Amino acid sequence: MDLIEEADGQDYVLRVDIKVAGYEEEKPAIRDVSLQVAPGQLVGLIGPNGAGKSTTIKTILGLMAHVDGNVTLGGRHKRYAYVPEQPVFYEYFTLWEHLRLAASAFGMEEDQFAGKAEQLLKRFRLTGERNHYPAHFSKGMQQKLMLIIAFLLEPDVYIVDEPFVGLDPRATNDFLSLLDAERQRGAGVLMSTHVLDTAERICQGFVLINSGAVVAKGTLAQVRIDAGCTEDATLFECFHALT
Ligand SMILES: Nc1ncnc2c1ncn2[C@@H]1O[C@H](COP(=O)(O)OP(=O)(O)OP(=O)(O)O)[C@@H](O)[C@H]1O
Repeated sequence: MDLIEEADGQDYVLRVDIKVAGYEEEKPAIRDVSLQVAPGQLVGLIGPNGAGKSTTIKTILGLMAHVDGNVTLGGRHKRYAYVPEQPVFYEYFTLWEHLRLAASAFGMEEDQFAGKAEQLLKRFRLTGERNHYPAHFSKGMQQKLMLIIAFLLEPDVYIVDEPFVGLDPRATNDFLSLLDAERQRGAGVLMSTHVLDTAERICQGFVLINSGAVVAKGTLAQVRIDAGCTEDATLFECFHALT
């Protein structure tokens, strides 16, 4: 079932309304997960191991077999980019060939593609690797390739699964500042992460999941109320209270 539909004239780039989704019929892994990402907004998808974050992302991507619900893309082009936690690549393609393949899949013109791709390679300090094979890269370098492909496409919404594990501090900074620029362009971001202090600093909205259901949602102030925490509680303290 392809859940991704298109919407007209809207104030969101992603709207998710999942009643149930599971790996086996009659056995939901997540229930009643609804969320919305506005243009320019970064929403953190937070929860302990096994809570249902990856399942939520897989459902959004249309990869779950047993689903009841809707996922609606908004924005100008209704285009999304997914950045997986585990990098995926072709063994016999060079770095540059990966970028060219992604660009052609999205119908980018060659002149538009090459300049942007060079810029991103430089930004992530991979220019010297352009003719090398990602199969021989480190995990962090492979992750950078996933990020470069996503940024190359300039989607309306980024769906990012745990980006911080594996990236060095400089790459993390580069990633976050590019993401900021993309948000200013109007792109939205849904990002799952366990790195709560970073999430607290960079996200404008949160969706906290536990045991397959949403337990708190909204700004940090709203999450504090849902968690029964004080006004100065950290995201970690709310997480601890809720899970
Ligand atoms: N391929 C699968 N087949 C069957 N059940 C699965 C599968 N993947 C995940 N699950 C189950 O679905 C539930 C939610 O798992 P999910 O992977 O979405 O958690 P998560 O929040 O992403 O956890 P983590 O932080 O560990 O990555 C868990 O109970 C898990 O056992």
